[in-house]
Amino acid sequence: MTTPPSHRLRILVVDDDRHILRSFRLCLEDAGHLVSTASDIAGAERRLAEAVFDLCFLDLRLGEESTLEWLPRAKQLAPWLRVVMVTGESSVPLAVQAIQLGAADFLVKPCPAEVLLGTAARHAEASVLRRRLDALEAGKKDEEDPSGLASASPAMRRVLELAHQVADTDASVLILGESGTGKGVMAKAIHDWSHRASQSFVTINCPGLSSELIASELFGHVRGAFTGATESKLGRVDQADGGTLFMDEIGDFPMAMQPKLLRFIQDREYERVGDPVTRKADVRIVAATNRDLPAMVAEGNFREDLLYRLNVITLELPPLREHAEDIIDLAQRFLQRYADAYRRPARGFSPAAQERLLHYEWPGNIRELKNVVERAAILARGEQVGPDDLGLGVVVASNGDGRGHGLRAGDPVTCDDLERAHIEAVLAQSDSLDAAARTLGIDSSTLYRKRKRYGL
Ligand SMILES: Nc1ncnc2c1ncn2[C@@H]1O[C@H](COP(=O)(O)OP(=O)(O)OP(=O)(O)O)[C@@H](O)[C@H]1O
Repeated sequence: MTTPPSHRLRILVVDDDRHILRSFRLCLEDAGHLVSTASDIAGAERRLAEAVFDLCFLDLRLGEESTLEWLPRAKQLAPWLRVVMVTGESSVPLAVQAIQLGAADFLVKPCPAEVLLGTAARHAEASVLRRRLDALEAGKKDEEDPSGLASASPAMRRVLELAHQVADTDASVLILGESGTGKGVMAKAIHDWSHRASQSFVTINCPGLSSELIASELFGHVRGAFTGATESKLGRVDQADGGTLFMDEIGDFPMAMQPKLLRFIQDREYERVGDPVTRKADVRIVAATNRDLPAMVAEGNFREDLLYRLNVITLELPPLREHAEDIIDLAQRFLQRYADAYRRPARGFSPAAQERLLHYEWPGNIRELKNVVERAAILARGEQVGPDDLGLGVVVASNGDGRGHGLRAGDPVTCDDLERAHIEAVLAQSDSLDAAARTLGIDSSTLYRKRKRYGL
C-alpha cells in the first residue's frame, strides 16, 4: 500500500514488546510514514516533547501497567494527537473505556499489516482534513489558482519567471509590492510550484500582534503558559511543518521577537511559550511587505541580519497601473466569477467601461479591481457592465491626488462606501498606519482588516 505524500503521518508506536515495535515500524515505514518508537511512558513523553506526532499506537499494557491513566496526560501534552489503543483479545472492555477517555480507535492484536495500514490511512485522512481546517482558520482566504498569475506584461513576466526558478528550492523569498498587488497569491503560487505542494501552506498576519501574542501564534504554547492558556496549542510553524509558512506584512513583526524569528530561520529551532524543550520544524519561509525594509533597518526598526535571511530571493510585484495590459483580462475573470456566484446577467464590459478601467490609477491594485468588479457584477442590469456600474465615476480630487472618493455624510450612498472613502482619506493624510488607526479610533488590526476588505 503506497501513501500519497499529503497522507504521510508522523507516528509514535509505544509498546514494551521489541518484536511488535519492529514489525509496526517496518510495516508503517514501508508505506511512507515517519515512525518513532518508545517502550515505556517516560520514553513516549520524551518523543512527544521532541516532535509533533499525528498518530500514536499505544499498547494498553506496558508490563504490568495499564496505559489508560496516561491517556489524559498524552492528550494534554498533544491535544491534536490521535491515539489508537492496541490491545489483546481479553482487554476489549478496557479499550472501550479508553475510547471514552479520548482514544480515537482501537486495534486487537495480532494486527495484520493490512489492518494496521488501513487504520493509519483512515486517520491520515482525518489528520489531513484537520490540517486543512487549521490552515483555513489561520487566515487562508479566497485562494487564487496560480495559473491565474499569467500576464501579458513584460515586467510581470520577469517576476513570474524568477518565482518559477526559485519555487522548488528551500530558499527564503521576500515579496515586495504595494498593498493588493497579489503578494499573498504569489506566495501561494510559490508553494504550489514547489515540492512542498502536498503539505500545508500556512499564513501568519503580523500586524496588530504583540510580541507575546506573536510568540504563541508562531511557536505555540503549553497549557498554563499564560492567563487564558487553558489548552496546549500548536503554533503556525508546527502546522506548516513540511510545507510553507507565509509571513504577511513582515515589516510589522515586533522588534522584540525578531531574534527568535532569526534563530528559527537559521536553525529551524524554536521553543513553545512556557515550554523549555527545543523543537525543530522543516518550514520554508516566504515573507511579504509593502514597507521599505532597508529604510526600517536604517531607522533601527528592523534587524539587518533578519532582512538578509529573509531576502535570499526578492520578488518585486509591480503595481497594477504598471501592468495595465492585464487589467481587462483580470476584470473579465473576476466578472465571470462574481456574475456566476451572484447569478447576475453581466458577461462583459462596454467599450466605455473598459476605457474607464484602463484610465483609473488603481491605488488599491488588484484587490481594488476585484472589489470594483464584484460590485459592478451585482449592479449591472444587462449583459454588459457600463461605466456607471463601476462606481469609479464618483472619484473627485477631494484630497488633491485624485484618489479620494469625495463622498460626504448625507450623500445617497451606503455606509460601507462612506466608511471606505473616509478611511482612504485618513490614510492619505497619515504618516503611518498606527497614526491613521489612532485618528479613526480603531486598533491597527481592525484597520488592517478594513483596508483589505475595501481594497485600500
Ligand atoms: N493575479 C491575480 N489573479 C487573480 N486575483 C488576484 C491576483 N492577484 C491578486 N489577486 C486578488 O487580489 C486580492 C489581493 O491579493 P493579495 O492579498 O495577494 O495582495 P497583497 O499584495 O498580499 O495585499 P496586502 O499587502 O494588502 O496583504 C486578493 O483577493 C487576491 O485574490
